[in-house]
Amino acid sequence: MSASLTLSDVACRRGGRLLFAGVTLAVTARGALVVTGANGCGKSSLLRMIAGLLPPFAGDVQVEGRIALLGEASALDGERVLSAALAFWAKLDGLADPDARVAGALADVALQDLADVPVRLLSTGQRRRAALARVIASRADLWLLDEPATGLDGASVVLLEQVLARHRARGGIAVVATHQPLDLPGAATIDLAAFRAEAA
Ligand SMILES: Nc1ncnc2c1ncn2[C@@H]1O[C@H](COP(=O)(O)OP(=O)(O)OP(=O)(O)O)[C@@H](O)[C@H]1O
Repeated sequence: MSASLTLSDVACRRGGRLLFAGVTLAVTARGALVVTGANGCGKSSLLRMIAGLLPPFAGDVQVEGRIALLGEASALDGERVLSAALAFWAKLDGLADPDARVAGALADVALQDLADVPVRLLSTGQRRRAALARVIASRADLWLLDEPATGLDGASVVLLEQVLARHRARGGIAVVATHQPLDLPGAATIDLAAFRAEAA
C-alpha cells in the first residue's frame, strides 16, 4: 500500500471557536508538508485531526497507511531505561523484531550510548530525540511531528533532517508543525494563519 494524505475543505473548531476552515491539500508517498502559523492557530489540532484523535468540524480527512504522532509529551515511561521504554511501544505494534527496530532507531538519533539510562534522567533534547526514536521504530507510513526540533542542538537538527529524508526515501510521508526552519527538500508548506476562520 502506498501512503497518502488528503484533506478536503477541512475546518477545525476547539473550545467553541472556529480555528481554521477551508483547508484542502494532498500529500503522496515521499512527500512532506510543513505546517506553520502563529501560536494557537491550530497546528497541533490539525495534526491530531489527521491522527484521528479529533474529528474535523467540517470537511473530510483521508489517510492511507499507518500513523505515528510525535506530540509535545514524549509518551515514554520515565522509570524505564530508554531501550525498554521504546521496546514497550515497538512491541505493541505487532511488527517483527521490535528490539532490532529500537536499536536501529536509537542509532538514528545518536542515543545508542544511553540505551541503559532511565528516561527520566535524559536531558530535554535527548528526550525529544528519544520520542523521535519511538516514531522511527514504529515503521509507520505517515509521521505527524509536532515541533520536532524544539530543544534540539544544531547537530541533532541535522540528524532529524536526515531521518526525515530516509523516511521519505522509503515511501513515507511527513507532516511537520514547526516554528523553526527545517531542510525538507520539496516539501509543501501551509500557513494555517491564512485559513483563520473569520467568524466564531
Ligand atoms: N482540548 C482543548 N479544548 C479547548 N480548546 C483547545 C484544546 N486544545 C487546544 N485548544 C485551543 O485551540 C487553539 C489551537 O491550539 P493548538 O495547540 O492547535 O495551536 P498551535 O498552532 O499548535 O499552537 P502553538 O504554536 O502554540 O503550539 C488554542 O487557542 C487552544 O487554546
